[in-house]
Amino acid sequence: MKNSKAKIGLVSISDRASSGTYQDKGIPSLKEWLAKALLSDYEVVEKLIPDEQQLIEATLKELCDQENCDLILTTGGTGPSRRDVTPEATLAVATRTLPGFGEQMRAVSLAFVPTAILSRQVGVLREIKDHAALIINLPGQPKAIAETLEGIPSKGIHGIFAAVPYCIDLIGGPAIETRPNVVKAFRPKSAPQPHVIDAKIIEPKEGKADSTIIMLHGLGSDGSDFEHFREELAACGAPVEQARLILPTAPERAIAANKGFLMRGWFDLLDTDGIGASDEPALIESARIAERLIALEETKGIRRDRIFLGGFSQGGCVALYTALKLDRPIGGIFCLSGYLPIESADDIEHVGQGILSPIFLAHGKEDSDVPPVYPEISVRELRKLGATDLWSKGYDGAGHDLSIEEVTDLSDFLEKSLVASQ
Ligand SMILES: Nc1ncnc2c1ncn2[C@@H]1O[C@H](COP(=O)(O)OP(=O)(O)OP(=O)(O)O)[C@@H](O)[C@H]1O
Ligand SMILES: Nc1nc2c(c(=O)[nH]1)N[C@H]1C(S)=C(S)[C@@H](COP(=O)(O)O)O[C@H]1N2
Repeated sequence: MKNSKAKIGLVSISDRASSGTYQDKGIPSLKEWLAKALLSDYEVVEKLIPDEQQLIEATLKELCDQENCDLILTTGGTGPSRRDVTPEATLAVATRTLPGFGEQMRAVSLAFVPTAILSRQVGVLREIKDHAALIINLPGQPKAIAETLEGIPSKGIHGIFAAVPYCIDLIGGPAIETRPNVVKAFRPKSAPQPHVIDAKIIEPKEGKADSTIIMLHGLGSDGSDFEHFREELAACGAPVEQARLILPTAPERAIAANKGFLMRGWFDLLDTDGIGASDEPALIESARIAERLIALEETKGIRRDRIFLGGFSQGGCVALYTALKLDRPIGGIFCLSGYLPIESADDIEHVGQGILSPIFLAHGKEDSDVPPVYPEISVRELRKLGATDLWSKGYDGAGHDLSIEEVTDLSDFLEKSLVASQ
């Protein structure tokens, strides 16, 4: 049965760590790396065992056959010492080998240590009825984990993890998405790409996309709401003819402030009043969707400083909230007739570098759905949270909709970033 999220077995193989002679650093290093690199959901199963071939074989079988792991990473026991038997155990449970993994890991490691050639590490598949797992041996040195998985992209040396998500696709496992700044998962263009959420994708009329605008709709609406947005922005002077427009549709959820009626929304409004009266788990989930859409664009080759995230009303709230969650800035974040859905900056424990993205807030001064004081409070709180490139404006006579002046100012905002990033 296919797992809905990746299940990853982590096996640290060390006589001394398993007997308590020293503290195991294998599992913590593997977990730390996965947390840094993976964007999609996953769960791990951990094992710390001595260098005993029978036990290693039994552990690998259990992780694949009973635990249903899609990927199993081992660390340790790949060298030439008598007790190093991890490759033998791995080959004993394999149905087929993938020699490229061992070859590439030794090639990557040679850039770090001349003794890389001493590692006999292998990559294999274990295929049983209705399930398969990719098993990869990593060296025992804790630092070797990040080294082999990540490689040195700046020097054109690919880490092996770049090939892991596609391999898992091919053996029937769930889609694994990565943070492209850590490791860029490669999937051939012809292969199905990971499905993040239902979204309408509008490519440029001609030629390749050179930038991306992700636009989140308001409460009760859907992805088709901003179908003509690129043309509207272009008509106001934004150089967005070559932009890809991504229009995701939010899932349906009961909206408490609307008597619990089911509506398409990015988060529940617990009350009609109160800037922070939003359902935080849903906000976090929606911000993660935005983050994954951004990462996929980056993987497709769009530079991060040419990716924009914006939204109208509730969609604008999510765009601003995502600014706090992103680990790196993007080309720009805009919020139209929305606000930052938090009570106070003091409640936020960790703010990512996404806050340093250029931010644009626009609101109608006659907006009766979102009181104009909300965006004003939001600007103050965003500044407290570290935003410096922040531009906000209220529009006379405008309500809870988009005025031509707003679209013109947004076009200027986009143009500034697009010209700067050329
Ligand atoms: N699980 C671990 N935790 C911390 N350090 C480790 C771990 N495994 C290996 N190391 C370090 O990496 C070195 C090389 O790893 P290797 O797998 O060859 O271990 P080893 O020398 O065979 O000993 P052992 O199996 O007892 O860890 C070790 O000598 C140790 O310094
Ligand atoms: N990336 C990387 N690969 C590496 C190393 C390392 O420090 N970094 N150590 C090497 C050494 S010294 C040995 S002996 C072999 C086998 O290590 P293991 O027995 O710990 O698996 O991996 C090699 N591969």
